[in-house]
Amino acid sequence: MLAIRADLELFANLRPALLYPQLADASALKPELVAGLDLLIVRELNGDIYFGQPRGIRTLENGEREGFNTMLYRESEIERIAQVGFEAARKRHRKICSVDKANVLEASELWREVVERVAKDYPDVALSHLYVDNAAMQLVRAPKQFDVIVTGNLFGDILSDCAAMLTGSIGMLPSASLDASGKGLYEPIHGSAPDIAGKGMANPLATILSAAMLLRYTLNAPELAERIEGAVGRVLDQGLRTLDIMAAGMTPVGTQAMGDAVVAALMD
Ligand SMILES: NC(=O)c1ccc[n+]([C@@H]2O[C@H](COP(=O)([O-])OP(=O)(O)OC[C@H]3O[C@@H](n4cnc5c(N)ncnc54)[C@H](O)[C@@H]3O)[C@@H](O)[C@H]2O)c1
Ligand SMILES: CC(C)[C@H](C(=O)O)[C@@H](O)C(=O)O
Repeated sequence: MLAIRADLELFANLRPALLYPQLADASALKPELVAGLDLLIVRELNGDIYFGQPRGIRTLENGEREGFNTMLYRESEIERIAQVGFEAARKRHRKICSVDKANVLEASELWREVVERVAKDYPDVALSHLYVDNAAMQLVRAPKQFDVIVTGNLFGDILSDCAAMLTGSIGMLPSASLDASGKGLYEPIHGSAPDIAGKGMANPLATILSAAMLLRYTLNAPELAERIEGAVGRVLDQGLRTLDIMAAGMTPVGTQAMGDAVVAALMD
C-alpha cells in the first residue's frame, strides 16, 4: 500500500467523516455531539516519518538494539497539501484547521510556517492551528467545530480512525488518495479486518462510498456520486444494518445482503 501511494505520487488523502443521520445512535459519542457532523480530513500521504530516511534498527556499542525513524517534511510537500486543504475548504464552509506538533517537532514548526504562508493566498478561508494531542481531544469533545483538517501522514492516520468512530463505524468511511492531476486510488479507510474475515459481517458501505468518491473526484460525475450516496442513505432508511452499526429496532444483515440492497436502491 505504501509503495503504491509513493510510486503513484498519491500525496493528497481525502477522508470525509460524515454522519448519516440514521446512524446518530451508532456513534461512539452522544447523538447531540455528532448530529450533522460533516468534516473532511486532508492527510498528506507521501512524506513524514512513514518515508523519512534514515530508518532502521541498529545495535549500539553496549549491545542494546535501537529502532529509529526520521520525521521529514519539505516545504514543497507542505505547500502542495496545504493548497489541497485550502481549495477543499473553499468548496465547503471556508474553515481549515492545521494540525501539527509545533511545540516539540521542527518538522511541525516548518509545517506551521508554510501553512501560514499558503493561507495568504486564501484570505476567504479562516485558518486555525491545533497541536495534535489537543486535536484528538477536540475531535471527541466537540467534533462539529471542524470543517477541514489538514495534517501530516502520521497524525492524519490516527485522527481519521478516531473520526471514523464519530460516524458510527470505520466501515462507513471512504477515502480518495489523489495525485497532482486528480488521478486517484479509492479505498475505504479501514484495513482487511482480519478478526471478522470470512464471516460475512463486514460493512461494505465504506467501499461502496469510495466508488462515489471516484466518480466525484476523478471522473467528474458528481450526479452519479450522489446517486450512490443516495442509495446508501435509502438502505439505511430501510433499517438495514451490518453488525458494526446495529441498533435496537433495526434489521441485521450481512455484507452480501447490504451490498445487494444498495444495488437494488440504485435501480429505483
Ligand atoms: N488503507 C489500508 O489499506 C489499511 C488501513 C488500515 C489497516 N490496514 C491493514 O489491515 C490489516 C488489519 O489492520 P487493523 O486490524 O489494525 O485495522 P482494520 O481497519 O482492518 O480493523 C480494525 C477494526 O475495525 C473493524 N473493521 C474494519 N473494517 C470494518 C468493516 N468494513 N466492517 C466492520 N468492521 C470493520 C475490524 O473488524 C477491527 O475490529 C493490517 O495488515 C493493516 O496494515 C490497511
Ligand atoms: C495500512 C497502513 C500502512 C495505512 C497507513 O498507516 O497509512 C492505514 O492505516 C491507513 O490508514 O491507510
